[in-house]
Amino acid sequence: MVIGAGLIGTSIALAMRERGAEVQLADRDAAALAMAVELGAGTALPDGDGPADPGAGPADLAVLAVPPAAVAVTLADAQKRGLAEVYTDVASVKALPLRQARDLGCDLGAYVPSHPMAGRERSGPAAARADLFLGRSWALCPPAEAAPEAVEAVAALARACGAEPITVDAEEHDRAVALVSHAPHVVSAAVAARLTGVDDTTLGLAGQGLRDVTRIAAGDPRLWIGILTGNAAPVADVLEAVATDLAVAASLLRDGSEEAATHVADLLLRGNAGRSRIPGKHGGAPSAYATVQVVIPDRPGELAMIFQAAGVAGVNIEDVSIEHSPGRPLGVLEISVKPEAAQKLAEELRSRGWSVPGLA
Ligand SMILES: NC(=O)C1=CN([C@@H]2O[C@H](COP(=O)(O)OP(=O)(O)OC[C@H]3O[C@@H](n4cnc5c(N)ncnc54)[C@H](O)[C@@H]3O)[C@@H](O)[C@H]2O)C=CC1
Ligand SMILES: O=C(O)C(=O)Cc1ccc(O)cc1
Repeated sequence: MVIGAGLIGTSIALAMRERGAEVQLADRDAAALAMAVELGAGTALPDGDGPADPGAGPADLAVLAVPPAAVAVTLADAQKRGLAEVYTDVASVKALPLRQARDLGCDLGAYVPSHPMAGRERSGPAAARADLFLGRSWALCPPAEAAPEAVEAVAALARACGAEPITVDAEEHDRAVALVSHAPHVVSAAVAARLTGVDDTTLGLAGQGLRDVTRIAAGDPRLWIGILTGNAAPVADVLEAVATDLAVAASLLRDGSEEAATHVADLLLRGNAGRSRIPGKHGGAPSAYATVQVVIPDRPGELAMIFQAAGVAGVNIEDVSIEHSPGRPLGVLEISVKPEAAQKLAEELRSRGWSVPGLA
């Protein structure tokens, strides 16, 4: 059962449907529920105060995919109705819902708070994808009271969605996501907020860097204010540390001396070092891929032909991005491949007429 048929709830439902599970869906927003049902995520849970289907008994597992502040009341209500054997939620903060669930007298033996570390900057069931959780981590924060079978049921859900369950204490989880997810969201929003009201000439100079730094700033402010206020102190700690670095950098740049520049360079070097610690694809060690840059005309079928050529050359594409050339019918496709495969791919593409300027 999935309560809250938005981006995350519907994505979990779709993933479980692919594994052959029966899914019942609920949402207080009738339009969201209808869309999730239409997408094949499951059937609508009948209205009412009692169990979902008195004949069939409670669901094996209920996933509460509602905003953080709504988790505990939704859990209390679902447990009162006896909707499921085991409950989890997927909120981006973990200590708050657990504390509130305890205060409301919920059955903590059957509740394992969790958090899939995957998402999108769009909300609602229309943005849902069955493959959203593939290769991602999924944090489990069982309270001391949680029954081992309940923990195993939620770990099995994570695995069935293609994710890797990781057990972590709720407070530790919240400090970690403040650093790796919540504070970055605010920093991204602060950079993007500078762009309101600027003229088109300025925006026309924007490159991929600005798009990368501001991608997550497109997220739903109503959801994010709930996440940030629900994890306020750990997020504030990180923001203060970032703000200090920024203030020091600004004052060094105003200073203008050569010595000041070396201190700014120290921050950039620390940035390189931090960035290189982010795990690579499938959560493995960060890998250094080579990038093959191909100039592509803006024509139908172009990307498909390039990908096919890579397949013919036996080269696995690890990642791709496109650098658009504003005002010109061209773009630069950046293909990340294993370093030993770069030359082979470049030769294959050149032999088929594409321009690959970078590699000899
Ligand atoms: N958006 C993201 O990238 C990620 C979000 N999360 C967490 O997942 C949860 C859901 O987020 P999204 O799916 O992104 O939001 P969403 O806005 O797409 O979906 C939330 C759904 O919950 C429904 N809802 C709200 N209160 C309800 C209630 N009391 N009873 C029943 N339905 C209710 C809303 O109508 C909406 O359809 C949040 O707790 C969020 O922190 C976790 C990982 C990633
Ligand atoms: O968009 C991205 O890259 C994300 O990392 C999304 C995300 C948002 C909120 C979460 O609690 C977890 C993941």
